[in-house]
Amino acid sequence: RPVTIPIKNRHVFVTGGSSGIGLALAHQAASQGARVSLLARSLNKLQEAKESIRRSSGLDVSIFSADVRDYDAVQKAVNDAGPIDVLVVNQGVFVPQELEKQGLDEIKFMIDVNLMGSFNVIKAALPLMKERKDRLPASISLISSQAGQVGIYGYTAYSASKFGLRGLAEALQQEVIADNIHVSIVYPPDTDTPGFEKENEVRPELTKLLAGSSGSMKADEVAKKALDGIKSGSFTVPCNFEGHMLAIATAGLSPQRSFLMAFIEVASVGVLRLVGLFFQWNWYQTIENWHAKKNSKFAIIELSIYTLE
Ligand SMILES: NC(=O)C1=CN([C@@H]2O[C@H](COP(=O)(O)OP(=O)(O)OC[C@H]3O[C@@H](n4cnc5c(N)ncnc54)[C@H](OP(=O)(O)O)[C@@H]3O)[C@@H](O)[C@H]2O)C=CC1
Ligand SMILES: CCCCCCCCCCCCCCCC(=O)[C@@H](N)CO
Repeated sequence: RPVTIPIKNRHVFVTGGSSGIGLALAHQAASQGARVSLLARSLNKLQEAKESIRRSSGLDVSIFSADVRDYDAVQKAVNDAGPIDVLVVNQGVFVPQELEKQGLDEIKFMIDVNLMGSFNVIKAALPLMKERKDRLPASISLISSQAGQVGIYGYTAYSASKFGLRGLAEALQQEVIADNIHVSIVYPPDTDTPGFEKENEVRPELTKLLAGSSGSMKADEVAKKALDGIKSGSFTVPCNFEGHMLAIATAGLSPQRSFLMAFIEVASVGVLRLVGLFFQWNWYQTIENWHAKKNSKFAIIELSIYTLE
């Protein structure tokens, strides 16, 4: 059933709120009258974020320096911040590389921050969320990725961490619905953020080529989609046109509170499976061509060495 989650005068707690999508969302929530708290590791970045929100909205946000991998530190921050009405679990790290080349330490880093870190944050925040006095609808939202809806070259560990969030979100929604808590999962495409800029320095060419199937967005645009999705209690929150197609093609057994969207899903899932297969066809062709080009480059180098000799 439809629901609206008010954010004015309510406590919005954003992890990874000192940069990119989280920071943009914090700005928007503050300007809509929410009381905002931010959690991230670097105190410097948190202070800059606090200052920039003060400058743009005149409002004071609370900041908490903690690593989501450290449960005790997260619990302390959440208890100091006070009961949360809208929890935005947004922290994330992404280092794309072929599995064969990627170290287990980097794989574990992504799973720990993106997936285990989300468990830590939710476990720490849930008891006080359930005890909130006003009984108004509350929200727990998770920032996944389109790479959490479909596996993409270079993202074995990252996709695994983001697909994991979906299982967490679907099961959790059944557990917290009786407490009037609504779970959302947001699936952004490539988004222009400091984290993305860093990712681009190491991104394999094929990752770039395949991820380019979905247009890229600005952090502000993604934050707006996310906040609108949260406020309307939508479970699945796509961010762009490709995202809407992906949401239908991968609807699975996710809950759906809009009768209109449910109808659109049922009517178009078949044809979108076909569209999805065309994308896969195209991606595997891109991969094949890339290997052929690489091999022919080697052949040319070998030939020139041979000629020189
Ligand atoms: N940008 C993109 O292309 C896309 C991003 N996403 C997802 O959106 C979310 C935000 O991404 P984006 O805005 O680009 O990221 P940024 O790298 O710009 O910001 C990441 C934020 O998370 C914090 N953070 C990172 N690690 C930890 C940690 N261990 N504990 C606590 N906080 C941490 C960072 O602060 P600090 O380093 O100080 O801890 C920072 O505030 C991520 O979950 C990402 O996977 C999804 C799709 C596309
Ligand atoms: C049924 C039809 C579907 C058609 C659309 C398919 C498009 C899929 C593109 C996936 C792009 C993944 C980007 C990941 C971004 C990200 O998370 C990184 N920047 C790291 O944060």
